[in-house]
Amino acid sequence: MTTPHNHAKPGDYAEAVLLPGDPLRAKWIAETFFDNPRQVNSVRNCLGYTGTWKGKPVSVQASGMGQPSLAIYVHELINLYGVKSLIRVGTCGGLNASVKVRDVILAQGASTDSSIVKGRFGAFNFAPIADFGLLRSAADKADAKGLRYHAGNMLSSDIFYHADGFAGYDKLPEHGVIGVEMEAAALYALAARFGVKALTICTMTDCLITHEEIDAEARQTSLKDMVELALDVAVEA
Ligand SMILES: O=P(O)(O)O[C@H]1O[C@H](CO)[C@@H](O)[C@H]1O
Ligand SMILES: O=c1cc[nH]c(=O)[nH]1
Repeated sequence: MTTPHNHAKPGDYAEAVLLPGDPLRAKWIAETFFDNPRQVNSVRNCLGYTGTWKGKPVSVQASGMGQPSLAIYVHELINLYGVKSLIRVGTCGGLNASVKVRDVILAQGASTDSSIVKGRFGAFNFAPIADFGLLRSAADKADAKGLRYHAGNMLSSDIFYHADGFAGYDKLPEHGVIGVEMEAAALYALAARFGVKALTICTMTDCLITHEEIDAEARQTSLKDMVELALDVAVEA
């Protein structure tokens, strides 16, 4: 069994999978954190690996950027590879000045402008939400590690470059939406449809209000904290 996007064999993925957008982040996670990592997918260079963390099996698969791309990988991971828990480990922009660069956002919910979610529910606005168990576990572990984090509403936008800049986010920041990325809502909607668990954890790398950005060195350190948190949650899921 292979697909146009994945040549892994049945059983190649662990039941818990981390999902970074960036394929090189997937490689870095496998090589830095996994014991005995082995590559299970390289189609389109959208890299996937399986190994162990603290003695327990875990995988990482790049999702690519945006909801259409993530939806392909997640659909196949769930329906063809039997994955049960999916934790996105991403970067995001900040939409609230109290969220500082390097802070972690746990996406409790994900608002979206994407037709990928909207298109399925007719007159209804479906609310894509994180699995409560994964969210609670991540918050408890973030507390224990002393990480600066915020749990709240994320925006998963199909648009990275809004023509109107910050104004393009309209009323969302004043309704408590704290960060913007491009995948969480589709992840949550697919997890709900197929009865599996999902969570999105992001590190805020650029504040759209203050224009503060993370530098390269701080990015590495901060992503390390996020990845270790996500791995600890994944192996207990
Ligand atoms: O860093 P990743 O996980 O790719 O996430 C964010 O970065 C990309 C945009 O630069 C989008 O995929 C967005 O969601
Ligand atoms: O989607 C994203 C990711 C990082 N920063 C942004 O502004 N948007």
